[in-house]
Amino acid sequence: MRRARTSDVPGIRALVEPLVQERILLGKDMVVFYEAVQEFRVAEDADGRLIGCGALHVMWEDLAEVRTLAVDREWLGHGVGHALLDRLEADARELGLSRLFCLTFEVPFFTRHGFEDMGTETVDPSVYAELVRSPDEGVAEFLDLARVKPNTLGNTRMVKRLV
Ligand SMILES: CC(=O)SCCNC(=O)CCNC(=O)[C@H](O)C(C)(C)COP(=O)(O)OP(=O)(O)OC[C@H]1O[C@@H](n2cnc3c(N)ncnc32)[C@H](O)[C@@H]1OP(=O)(O)O
Repeated sequence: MRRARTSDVPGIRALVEPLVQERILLGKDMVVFYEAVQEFRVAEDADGRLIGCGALHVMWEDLAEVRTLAVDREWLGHGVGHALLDRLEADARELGLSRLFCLTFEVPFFTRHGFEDMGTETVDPSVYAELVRSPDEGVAEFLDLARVKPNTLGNTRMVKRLV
C-alpha cells in the first residue's frame, strides 16, 4: 500500500474502467485522475502490479468522501479493499477530518467498516449554502441534489463518524 504516483494513473484507469462499464463507478477523464493523483492510495502485488486503488476527497473542514475504491477482480475477498479503506481513514484522521461520506452499492462492506446509511441527514444551512457552490459531482451527491439523481440511483449514501 502506498501513495499513488502519476505513472499509476493508466493502471488506476484500467482498474476502474470495467466498473464504469457496469455502471458501478462513475467514469472520469484521464485529466481528472491526474489532477486527483495526490488523493489516491494504491495497493500492489508482490510483483508491483496495481491491484487496488481508493481516494479521499476533502469537501469541508470536517468532511471528506471516499471515492474510486476498486479492487482487481482476481484479488476480491482477500482484504485489499478493507486495507485500502483503513489507509484512507487514517489519512482522514491525519487531516483532522471527523466525517467520511461514500456513495455505494457495497453497503455490507462499508457497514463492516462502521459506515451507516445517511438517510435524510443533512448539514447546517450555512455549510449547505457553501457546499452547494462546488462544481464537484461528489459534493452534489452528498447534498443529494436533483441534478445528480441519475448517478445516485440504487446507491446508498453512507457516512462514518471518526472518533
Ligand atoms: C466510495 C466508493 O468508491 S463506492 C464504490 C465501492 N467500490 C465498488 O463498488 C467497486 C467494486 N467493488 C470492489 O472493487 C470491491 O468489491 C470492494 C472495494 C468493495 C471490496 O474489495 P475487497 O478487496 O474484495 O474487500 P475485502 O476483501 O477487504 O472484503 C470483502 C470481504 O472479504 C472477506 N475477506 C476475505 N479475506 C479477508 C481478509 N484477509 N481480510 C479481510 N477481509 C477478508 C471479508 O469478510 C469481507 O467481507 P465484508 O465486505 O462483508 O466486510
